[in-house]
Amino acid sequence: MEVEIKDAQVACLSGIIDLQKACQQEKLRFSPETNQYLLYQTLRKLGPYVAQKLVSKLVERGEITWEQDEDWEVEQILDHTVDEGTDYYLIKWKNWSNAHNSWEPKDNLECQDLLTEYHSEGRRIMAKRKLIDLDTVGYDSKRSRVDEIFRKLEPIRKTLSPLQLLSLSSPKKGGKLPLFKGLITSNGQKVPKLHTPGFKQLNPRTKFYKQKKDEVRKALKEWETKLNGINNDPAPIVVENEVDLEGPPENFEYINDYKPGEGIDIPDDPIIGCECEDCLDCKKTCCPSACGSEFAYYKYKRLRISRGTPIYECNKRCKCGPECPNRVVQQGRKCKLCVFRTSNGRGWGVKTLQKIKKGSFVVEYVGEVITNEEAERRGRYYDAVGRTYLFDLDYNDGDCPFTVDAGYYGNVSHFINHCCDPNLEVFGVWINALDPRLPRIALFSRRDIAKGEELTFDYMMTGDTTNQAPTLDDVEKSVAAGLMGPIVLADPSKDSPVIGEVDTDGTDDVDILGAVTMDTPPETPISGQGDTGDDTMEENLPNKPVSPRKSPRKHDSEAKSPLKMNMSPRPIISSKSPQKSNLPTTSLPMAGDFSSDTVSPDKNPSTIQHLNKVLGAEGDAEPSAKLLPKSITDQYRIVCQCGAKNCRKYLF
Ligand SMILES: C[S@@+](CC[C@H](N)C(=O)[O-])C[C@H]1O[C@@H](n2cnc3c(N)ncnc32)[C@H](O)[C@@H]1O
Repeated sequence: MEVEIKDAQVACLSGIIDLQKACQQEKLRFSPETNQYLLYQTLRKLGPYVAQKLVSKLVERGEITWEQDEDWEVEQILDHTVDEGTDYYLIKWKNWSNAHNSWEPKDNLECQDLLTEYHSEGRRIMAKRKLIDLDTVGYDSKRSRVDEIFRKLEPIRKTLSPLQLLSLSSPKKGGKLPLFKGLITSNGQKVPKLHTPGFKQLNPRTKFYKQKKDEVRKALKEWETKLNGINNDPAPIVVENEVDLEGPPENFEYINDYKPGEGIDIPDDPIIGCECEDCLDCKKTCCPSACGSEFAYYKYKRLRISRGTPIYECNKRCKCGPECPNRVVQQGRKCKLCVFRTSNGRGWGVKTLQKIKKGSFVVEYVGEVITNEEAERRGRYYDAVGRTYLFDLDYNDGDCPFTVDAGYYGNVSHFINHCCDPNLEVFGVWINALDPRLPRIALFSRRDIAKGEELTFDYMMTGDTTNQAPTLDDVEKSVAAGLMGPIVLADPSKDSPVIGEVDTDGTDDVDILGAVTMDTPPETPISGQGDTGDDTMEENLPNKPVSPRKSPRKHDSEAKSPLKMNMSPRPIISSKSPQKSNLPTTSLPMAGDFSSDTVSPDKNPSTIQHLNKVLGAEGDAEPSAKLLPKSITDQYRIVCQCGAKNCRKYLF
C-alpha cells in the first residue's frame, strides 16, 4: 500500500532513510517540527554512546558547530574501574547534577591534576564515600545524555537531518570511527564527549558490571517484597531481570483496585442484587440475565461466553455467597505471575509461572480512572515517550468518557505487553459499580497457556473473530467424549474445539474451576475444587435476550465495540494528514532497547507534577516540553516487536 504526500509516493511502511531519500528526490522537505522529531527519535534509537560519536564526527568535520558553554568540565573524579584493559573514571561534571555523572575512558580526559589527586590515598577514600550517594543515579544517565545532546543541537537541528546523522554510521563511508580526542580540556576547549559506555555496554564479565548486577538484584528483590506486601490477590508476584541492569521502575505505585481520578466517583453500592438460591440453577433471573446479558461462567468458573459479551457478576447485595459460580473476577488473580525483563527491547513483560487453562480469569487491568480530556493530555506525553498505559473504557460504541491509566498506579497488568496473536482476551465486567460507562477490565486466557509463557493481549482489539462461543455441536462432542467442563472459547482455526479438563496431573495449573494448584498453595480455600459435575446442554445454549432490569443500559453483544488501549495514530508529515491506515512511520534502522535510550515515564521525577511540567500551559513549559513539542509528540508510532506471524507491525 502506498501513501501520497503531495506528489511523492513512498511505501507506507518506509523506514526513515527510504522516506527521506524519497522526499529528497521529490524535492520535498520535512517541516522543521518533523525533522526535529525524527532527529530526536533517531538519537534515542541510537543511544547516547553512538549518538555522541556521530555528532562528534560532524563537529570534527566542521559540518555542525557545537555550543561551547561551561559544560563538560571535570569537577571531580569519583571512581575508577578497568574494563578490558582500559581505565574508566566516574566523572562529576562541573555545573551538572549527579544524574549526569558518567564513566569516561582515560584517553578522553585532560585533567591530569585531578587524576593525580584522585590516585592519592586520601582522595580515594573521599571518593568512595561519595560513591554511596551516587549509587542510584546510573539508570537515569543514559536518558539524560541523549536529551542533553539533543538540547545542545538546538541552534542547528533545523539543518541537521537524521539522514545526515545516520549516513555517518555507514561502514562504506566511515569504517571504524577514529577516536576523537580532546573531549575535556582544562584550557577551555570543549567538544562533545564520545566514548561513554553506559552500564549496559559494560562488559558483563567485569567486576564493575557484576557489582551493579548484584545491586540491581537486591533492589528488585526489595521491590518484589514491596509489591507483594500491597498485592491482595491470592497469588504472589515474582520479579526477574536476567537481561540487563534495569532496576525497579520509579514512579510506579502498586494498587489493587481502580483509583478514581479527580472529579470521578466510582459507585460501590449496587441498588439491587439477586435472590437466587443457586445462581446457576436460576440463570434466567440472576444478575447477568437481569442486565440483558448471558451467564458468563460454567460452574467451573471458566468462560462460557464469546468475545465482547459483557460480564455481570453477582454483587454485594446478592444473596449468594463467595462460592457462587458467578463470582470470579472479584475473587482476584489466582495465578502466580512473574514480571520479567524482555530481551528484545519491549521493557518489562509478564509471564505465567503456572499452566493456565483456556477461559480462565488471569488478571484485572487496574489503574487511575481519568476523564477523556485528561487521557488526551496524558496520551500526548505517552506518545512522546513511546509507551502507553491508557485503556479506553469505550465499551459502548466509541462513547468513551473514561479511560484507565495504569502508568503510575497499577497492578501487575501494567507490565503486560501487546501481541498481535495474544493469549489473553479482554472482557468488560460489572460487579458493584453498575454504571455502564465504568466496566472493570478483566483479562481471560483465550487458549491454554504453558508455564513460563509470556502473557499478552491485543492492545488494538481489532476485529479478530476467532473467539466465538461454542456451538451446540462443540458441546455435544465434548460431552460425548466424556470430558468435563467444556471450555467455551472454541478456536475455529483448529479442527476440533479446545476442551478444558479437570487436572489430575498435580502440576502447577489453573484448574477447571479457575482455582490454582500452586507450588505454595493459595491462602484462600479453593472453592469446589475437584467438582467434575457436567454442565447441562441448556447451559451451553445462548440465553435469549431479556429486558434489562438492573442496568440502565442493555448490551447487545453483536454491536459492542471492545475495550482497547488508547493509542491514537497521528501523521508524521505535519503539513498534510494522510488517512490513518496509510501513515508513514518512524521505523528506524537500529532497533534499540528502549530501556536504554528512550525517555521512560517511570524515570521521571514525579507523576502528575511531571506530566504537568511536560504538558503544562503553553509558554510556561519546562525544557522537556521544548524537547518534545505537541506537534511532534502527536506523531509517534511504535514498531511492534511481538514477533507473531500475523504481526501488524505497529502498536497502533
Ligand atoms: C502497558 S506497557 C507494557 C509494559 C512495558 N513493556 C513496560 O516495561 O513497562 C505498553 C508499552 O510497552 C511497550 N510494548 C508493549 N508491547 C510491545 C510490542 N509488542 N512491541 C514493542 N513494544 C511493546 C510499548 O512501549 C508500549 O507502549
